[in-house]
Amino acid sequence: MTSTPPPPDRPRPLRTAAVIPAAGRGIRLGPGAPKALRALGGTPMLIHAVRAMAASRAVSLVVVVAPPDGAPEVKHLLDEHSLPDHTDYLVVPGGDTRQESVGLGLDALPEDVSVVLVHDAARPLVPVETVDSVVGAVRNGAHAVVPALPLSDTVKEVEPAVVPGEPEPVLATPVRARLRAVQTPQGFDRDTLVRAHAEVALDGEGATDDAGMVERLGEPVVVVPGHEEAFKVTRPLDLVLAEAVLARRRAHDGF
Ligand SMILES: Nc1ccn([C@@H]2O[C@H](COP(=O)(O)OP(=O)(O)OP(=O)(O)O)[C@@H](O)[C@H]2O)c(=O)n1
Ligand SMILES: C[C@](O)(CO)[C@H](O)COP(=O)(O)O
Repeated sequence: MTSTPPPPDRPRPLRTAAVIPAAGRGIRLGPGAPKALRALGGTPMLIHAVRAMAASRAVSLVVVVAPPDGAPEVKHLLDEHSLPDHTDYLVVPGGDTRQESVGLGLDALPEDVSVVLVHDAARPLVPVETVDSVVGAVRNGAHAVVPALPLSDTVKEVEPAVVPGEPEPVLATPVRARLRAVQTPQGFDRDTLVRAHAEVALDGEGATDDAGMVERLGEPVVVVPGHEEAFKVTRPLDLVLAEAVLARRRAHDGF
């Protein structure tokens, strides 16, 4: 007996998943639990980031990449916090670098996912409008999309000091109007991102974002407007700002 082939014009499913790398230590934030598990407004930063992704009706799966020995704790956290139920949740253990952690998240994606967002757990307050505009740009045909903002500071390229604190010679001043500060979620068609992670070797240099790996493949990457509340919690002052933004939102929403 022969099986019936699928109709040729059936559209490819466009299931969108968000991979959240959350396996970092948070060294720059100072001593304490892994950064993604530290509290913001009394709730772990990771839960804010998961809710921010699941707030988009487009996102039907969230893959959390947990600290290497923290997957059971993260599963427990997801179970005990209320999360939108139009979304499925998976937890996988992460690796030693962000790049490795994202790769492990990609490995866990089911076959029917064709659009992938990669979102730092360390950007807990990204608004849903930013998530939706990244997803929309990928669904409209872009292979790689990054939200970004113009810079307020002038940037200098320098020869980094060998001894920290020594004066550093300036090599160039890039034209600021052409520069953008890149945020997450970054959005990709799945094949492009998987290929970038499989083929781009960074020779110990490390990739600081996923779109940069796609650029190295020679594929186009486009920028959409980011949001000032999508900032990354990296240093202690960022946490102060995040608490203030959250308090303002809660006062506005009346809870
Ligand atoms: N091995 C790693 C390192 C980082 N990340 C994640 O990548 C995101 C961006 O990283 P960053 O803000 O630099 O976090 P940390 O690596 O934790 O920070 P630090 O460099 O200060 O230790 C974070 O959500 C972090 O949890 C990860 O999943 N796996
Ligand atoms: C991915 C990223 O958030 C884009 O700005 C950033 O590059 C991560 O850098 P980190 O310093 O390793 O967190």
